[in-house]
Amino acid sequence: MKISEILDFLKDEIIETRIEVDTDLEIKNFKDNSELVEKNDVFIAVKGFKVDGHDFIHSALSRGAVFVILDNPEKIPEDLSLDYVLIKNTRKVIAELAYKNKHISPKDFKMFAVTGTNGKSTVATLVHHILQESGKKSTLFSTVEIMIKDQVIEEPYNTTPSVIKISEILEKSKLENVEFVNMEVSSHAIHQKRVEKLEYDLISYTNITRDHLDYHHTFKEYMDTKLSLTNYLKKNGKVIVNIDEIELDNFHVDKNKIITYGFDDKADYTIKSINQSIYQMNFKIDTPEGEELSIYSSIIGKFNAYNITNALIVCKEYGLSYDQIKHSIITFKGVRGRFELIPSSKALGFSVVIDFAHTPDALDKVLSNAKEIVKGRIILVFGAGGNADVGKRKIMGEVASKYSDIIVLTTDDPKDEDPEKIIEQVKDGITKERNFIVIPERKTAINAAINFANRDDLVIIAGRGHEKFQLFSNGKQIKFNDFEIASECIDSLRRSMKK
Ligand SMILES: CC(=O)N[C@H]1[C@@H](OP(=O)(O)OP(=O)(O)OC[C@H]2O[C@@H](n3ccc(=O)[nH]c3=O)[C@H](O)[C@@H]2O)O[C@H](CO)[C@@H](O)[C@@H]1O[C@H](C)C(=O)N[C@@H](C)C(=O)N[C@H](CCC(=O)O)C(=O)O
Ligand SMILES: Nc1ncnc2c1ncn2[C@@H]1O[C@H](COP(=O)(O)OP(=O)(O)OP(=O)(O)O)[C@@H](O)[C@H]1O
Repeated sequence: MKISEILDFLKDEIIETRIEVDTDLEIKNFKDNSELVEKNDVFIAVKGFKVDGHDFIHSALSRGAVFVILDNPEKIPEDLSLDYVLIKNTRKVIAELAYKNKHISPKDFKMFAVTGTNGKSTVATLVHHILQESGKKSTLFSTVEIMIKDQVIEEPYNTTPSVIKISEILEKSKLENVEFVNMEVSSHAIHQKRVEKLEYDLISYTNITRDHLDYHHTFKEYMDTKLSLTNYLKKNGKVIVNIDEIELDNFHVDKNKIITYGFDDKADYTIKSINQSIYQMNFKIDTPEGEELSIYSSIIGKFNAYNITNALIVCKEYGLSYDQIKHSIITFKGVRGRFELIPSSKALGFSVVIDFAHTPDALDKVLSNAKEIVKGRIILVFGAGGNADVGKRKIMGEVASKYSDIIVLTTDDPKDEDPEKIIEQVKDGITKERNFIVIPERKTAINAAINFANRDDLVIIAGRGHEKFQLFSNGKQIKFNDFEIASECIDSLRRSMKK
């Protein structure tokens, strides 16, 4: 994009301009992070929740920014001759500028968004998997990874990345002739307009239960934010809803645009007859065409029957056949850290799984399902994350007490909070007096739980899923992956048993 085109595009927003460089110059990229600025980029200064991008103008210029777009006149540095465009609101223009510069339009792709408190990664990843297995070219934005076709592009920091990052990935996707884009959309992303200018063919709602009340303040605010994603639906787009979890009256879209699923026999796709072990699951779906589909999968649980049905509807709407979809579901191995079984535990006669449940509802779903299928006891290792919804901690303690035979309460990611204090808040909800132990150091907690296990027991290590670092105050990070740590504990137990 030429500087003259940028100025023309911004003309209704501009308050003041000082541009001395040649306006015929082609700029490279727009960046809202000074650390990522390269020569001939344009830096857009945004006031954030933590810091103010305006404070990094010097740094952006020293890295080669050709000029700066800003919205705070008081932050124009006086000590340098700066080329800048002062506009009314920088956040408002980022998306359009970024997509214009990359020549991307929402119409370039068939776009699917999944939102909800739990299940987003599983649904988005499964849709990506089914499309790829069916020979379609697909891109995935998930909490765990961003993938273009079968290549992992990066492990993202956010569930839904920034507008600039999305534009970069869409540009790459276009070059790779990708047709389908599947995206997890968090409530933060909707509120912060990270999905601005995108238009979706399909939007799914898995469930809306308590989370992120630190950010959204009330449940209604959280729910309304999630529901407002339908403002980004294409004209002929459809909304897919789990009607066991969310009442249809909440949606302000034409009812004939909604496709429903659930155990409820009023759903368009009705789930029934689940049979499962810890390794596999079979269930049936009655389709709107009157067919009865038999689904086999290696991911288990009633909640995953929901996730699978949700993904099946997306792929059916995209024109795949039920047979194609069913075959691809069989080969889906699940998402890292979501009820992920550690294979080496099998040799000890019990099972150890890593799960990302970090909300009361997810914990309830995972534990209640486990209770139905496990012959032995449920031994739960968990804690609660810091810098997040404080109110959910006690409820998670209550849920843990309801289903677990042994609870090992430990540290999750305390971030800037005192780990001991978080433990106390979770403990408030724990009603068990026996078979409950607090071990703050997570590795020791995991090791203890594995050593408590007997034949047929199930150890569930919940809360951190795929994550690779444990986060402490002042940005301190410690390498810590639950799967790796639990595997080491299992190996050491096996070695000690051989002696
Ligand atoms: C509170 C919050 O959500 N913040 C998000 C928001 O940051 P922000 O715009 O407020 O940015 P900021 O860090 O204050 O910085 C302001 C500006 O200065 C710039 N800057 C900053 C430092 C510097 O050296 N140079 C520089 O230019 C930044 O790039 C930014 O443009 O926008 C950023 C870009 O999209 C996000 O990365 C960032 O996520 C933070 C890290 C975060 O923790 N977010 C969580 C709460 C979140 O969004 N979580 C959801 C998942 C929830 C779930 O499903 O469980 C998610 O989508 O990830
Ligand atoms: N449909 C569902 N309903 C309730 N709980 C679920 C559902 N699907 C998965 N879970 C639970 O939630 C955890 C997280 O699953 P998943 O990563 O798919 O959700 P998510 O919405 O993407 O979460 P996040 O955005 O925090 O990554 C799982 O490990 C499981 O415990």
